[in-house]
Amino acid sequence: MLKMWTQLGSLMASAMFIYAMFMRLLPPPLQAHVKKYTHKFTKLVYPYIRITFHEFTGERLMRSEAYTAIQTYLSENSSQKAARLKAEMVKVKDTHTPLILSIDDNEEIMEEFQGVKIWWSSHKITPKTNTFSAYPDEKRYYKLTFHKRYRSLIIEAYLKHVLEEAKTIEMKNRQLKLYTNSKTRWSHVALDHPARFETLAMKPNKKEEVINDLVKFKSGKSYYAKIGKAWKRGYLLYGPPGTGKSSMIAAMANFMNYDVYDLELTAVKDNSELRKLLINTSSKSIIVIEDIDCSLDLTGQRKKKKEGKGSKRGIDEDNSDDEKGIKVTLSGLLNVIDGIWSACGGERIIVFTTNFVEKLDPALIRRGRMDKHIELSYCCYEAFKLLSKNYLDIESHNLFPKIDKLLEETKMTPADVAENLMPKSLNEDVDTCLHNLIQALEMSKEDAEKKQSNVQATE
Ligand SMILES: Nc1ncnc2c1ncn2[C@@H]1O[C@H](COP(=O)(O)OP(=O)(O)OP(=O)(O)O)[C@@H](O)[C@H]1O
Ligand SMILES: [Mg+2]
Repeated sequence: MLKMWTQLGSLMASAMFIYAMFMRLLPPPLQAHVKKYTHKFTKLVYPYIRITFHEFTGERLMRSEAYTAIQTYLSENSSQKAARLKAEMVKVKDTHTPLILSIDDNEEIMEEFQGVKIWWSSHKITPKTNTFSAYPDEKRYYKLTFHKRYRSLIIEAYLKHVLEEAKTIEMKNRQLKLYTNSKTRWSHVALDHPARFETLAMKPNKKEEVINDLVKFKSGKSYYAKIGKAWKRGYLLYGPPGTGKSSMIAAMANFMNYDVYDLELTAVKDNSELRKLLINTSSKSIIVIEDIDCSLDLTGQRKKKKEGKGSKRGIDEDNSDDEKGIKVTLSGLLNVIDGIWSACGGERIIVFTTNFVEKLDPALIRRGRMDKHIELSYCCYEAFKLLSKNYLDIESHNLFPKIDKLLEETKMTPADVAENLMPKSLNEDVDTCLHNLIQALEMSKEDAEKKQSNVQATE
């Protein structure tokens, strides 16, 4: 087989050589004629159509989006099919430098689309002249070859499929961003939070419920359009400090592949600034307002908060905040959530967190605004088992029943359980860590009992 190809190759080369010699002998007007007829002849005997996609196009030699999309598509598909690959580190914004594998120059791959064979090849032209140019000298392009019988299938369906696939791959591989606000602007850093639903300790059925809700939301574009509702969903995460509210937001972002906009309401001057900020969020994102009870005065405890936690300034609802002219109001926030959001694109999640759900204004958390209320609570036995699996790599131990009993008798947050489980030095083994936790649980139980008896004594 190889011999046959070699023979065919040398035959073609000889034919090309003779053709070139012959053309040289002809006067220029005749050359044009011969070229025209050769072209017609090859069209007759060669039933394939070729489309080229150049890397740089247009007068200003912009990098072609189609070329980039094909590169992405082929790098995902070609790594399994091509014999010769080219590896490059591609510098993406925000320090993300993934290794991209693409088909090497002059390499060809074949794939099938709806039973039709398609060939992709990658080419490079190196110009002979050495003139200075701001753009790379080498010109690269991809060539797509297919039988002319399938012209409409390839042009209408296959190319659309390639571009859509490329978009999906890009979304999957993209670097998530964490945006924070200052004045009316968002600035961002790379979001690399390790929290995943698999590492989040909570009741398994509750976790499943949240995951299902998110999956339903993600695939709900046409459903939301059908029912005439903006494609957004509000979650209220509530529970004591250290129960995993912020961790759950990071897990949601990783699971959904969404950017996070961490909206610090206390840094927003007024309702119109708030509106601008929210309009400037992109779709496929989670907008987070942490400690909502501290950011808006819903509780009448603004003064206390201010004294207790300097950074968590309260904001008056009646626009009469005495310092720095802060004027974000509850009604302003609600108007933006209900109004602007519905009008400007979809696939957005808004998450409020609070430690004091009972203090929130019912208007803020009614269904439709905050569609799902998720309670994150003290560590239960199932949550502990997940933590011990993650932190100590164990799924059972003879101390587990004792811990189970203690967890029922006393309240400890997952953050505290995790901290006690974590080995503090190289020579702390599993037993020591579990004993540390038991000790902490017993102390917490004693404290709670003492507090209880003090209360009873004062009554
Ligand atoms: N449910 C949990 N599962 C796994 N780890 C947890 C959980 N809850 C807390 N942790 C651990 O405790 C740390 C603090 O948790 P996190 O910041 O998510 O709490 P929070 O509920 O947001 O608290 P706060 O109300 O103070 O903001 C996390 O970094 C994580 O390591
Ligand atoms: Mg938090």
